[in-house]
Amino acid sequence: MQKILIEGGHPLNGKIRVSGAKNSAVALLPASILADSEVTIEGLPNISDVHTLSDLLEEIGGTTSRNGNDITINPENMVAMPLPNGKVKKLRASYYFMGAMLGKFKKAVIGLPGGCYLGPRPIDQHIKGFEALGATVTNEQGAIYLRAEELRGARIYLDVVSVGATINIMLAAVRAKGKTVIENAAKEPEIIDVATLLSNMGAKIKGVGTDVIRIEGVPSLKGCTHTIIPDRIEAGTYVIAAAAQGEEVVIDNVIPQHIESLIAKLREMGVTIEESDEQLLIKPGKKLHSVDIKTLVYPGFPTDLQQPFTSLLTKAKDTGVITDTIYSARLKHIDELRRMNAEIKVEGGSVIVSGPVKLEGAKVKASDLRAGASLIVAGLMANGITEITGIDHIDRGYEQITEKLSALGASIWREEMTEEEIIQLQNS
Ligand SMILES: CC(=O)N[C@H]1[C@@H](OP(=O)(O)OP(=O)(O)OC[C@H]2O[C@@H](n3ccc(=O)[nH]c3=O)[C@H](O)[C@@H]2O)O[C@H](CO)[C@@H](O)[C@@H]1O
Ligand SMILES: C=C(OP(=O)(O)O)C(=O)O
Repeated sequence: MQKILIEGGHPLNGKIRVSGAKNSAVALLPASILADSEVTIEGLPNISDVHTLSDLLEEIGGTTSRNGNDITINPENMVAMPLPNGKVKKLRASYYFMGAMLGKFKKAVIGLPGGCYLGPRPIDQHIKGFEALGATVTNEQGAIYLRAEELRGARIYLDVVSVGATINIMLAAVRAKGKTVIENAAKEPEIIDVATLLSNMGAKIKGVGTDVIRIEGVPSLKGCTHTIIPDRIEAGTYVIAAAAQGEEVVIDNVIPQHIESLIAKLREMGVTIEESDEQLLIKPGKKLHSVDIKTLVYPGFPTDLQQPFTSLLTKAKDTGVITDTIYSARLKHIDELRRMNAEIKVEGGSVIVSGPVKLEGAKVKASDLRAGASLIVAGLMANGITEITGIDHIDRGYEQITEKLSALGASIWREEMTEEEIIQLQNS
């Protein structure tokens, strides 16, 4: 088991390339189950969530072959193998095996998903959608059992705007008989990416990117080749790191429109950002002013950038208030940032950050993926050495984060943990 160490204070300069989107990748891989022949996905991020899902595709009889960041999946021998335990518990997106296997085999048994604990993360809207399509869904000893004689198109109104439910219902509905309409659908770029793959496979989907998605079911889907979109959350994390500790940083392979809410907030803070088609140039001003943030569904400010943004606010003058309307309990980074000298109060549903303060390096723990990203941003700014444990969370979502930041001039590296440190981490 490893930890990440950062000697803070080194300026960041140069170019950093963003990888393929984790939250697309984790849906595109299960979507391949629906095809009758080989699917190639180009530009996948080399992260542990992708490895776990590839292993799960093999567990159900698929074959996968990798060529750098591209993967080809042959679904021809896949079967409706129950996956009640094991690797499905390691990540959130294993829930996409429900929609994809239900669509293909009309049955599935999938353990309740793991992933980051951000407070309660129910999947009632996924289940509501599957039931509307004609499936019987039961929860037995921590696994969801789904079965349908046939899937029939339906009109489904989502009570909450959910990325996962929108994609999961799409995965099942593309193979249902007749027309499905998903109302109050989520509009995140990853949903468009998944719909693009499904359309290339032969699915008939209209309206993605709006809140009403219309799907006409088809009897079969074929293989195809698809190139994934860049990761807007990884890009946003590096934009924040550049605003925190950069001189001149170019973020390459980014769709600026995907992070407009972040760019707007950083400009309000005094950061200069130049946009071109696939790049952003970040030049932070000498002094940053605080801003308030409220996370919202896309195209609002993403909850996944709330935690790294909190670290940046410690450097800004005055008080910034962060309200996460998607996951109000996404706060596990706060105590760790306080250990590093941050002045942060939690009042009601809001996080109040006062600054500027000079952060001090400390031993801290990443308890979820973006908490880890926030500690890395903090470590880059801090005096002295920051030691981050719990980095398996970070490796779920960031490809080669230490290498990428080192190339910008950060002093960041990995070390093996001692046995004593591992025991301490497990007991904490
Ligand atoms: C793998 C993946 O893509 N993960 C992302 C996805 O998670 P995920 O798809 O799990 O998040 P959702 O969009 O579904 O969740 C949004 C809100 O709806 C609630 N909800 C969701 C489903 C449901 O059936 N019932 C319900 O009440 C959730 O508790 C949450 O408050 O979107 C989140 C919100 O942008 C991101 O933080 C995650 O990074
Ligand atoms: C919460 C996240 O991931 P997951 O939904 O996979 O836990 C995230 O990407 O920030």
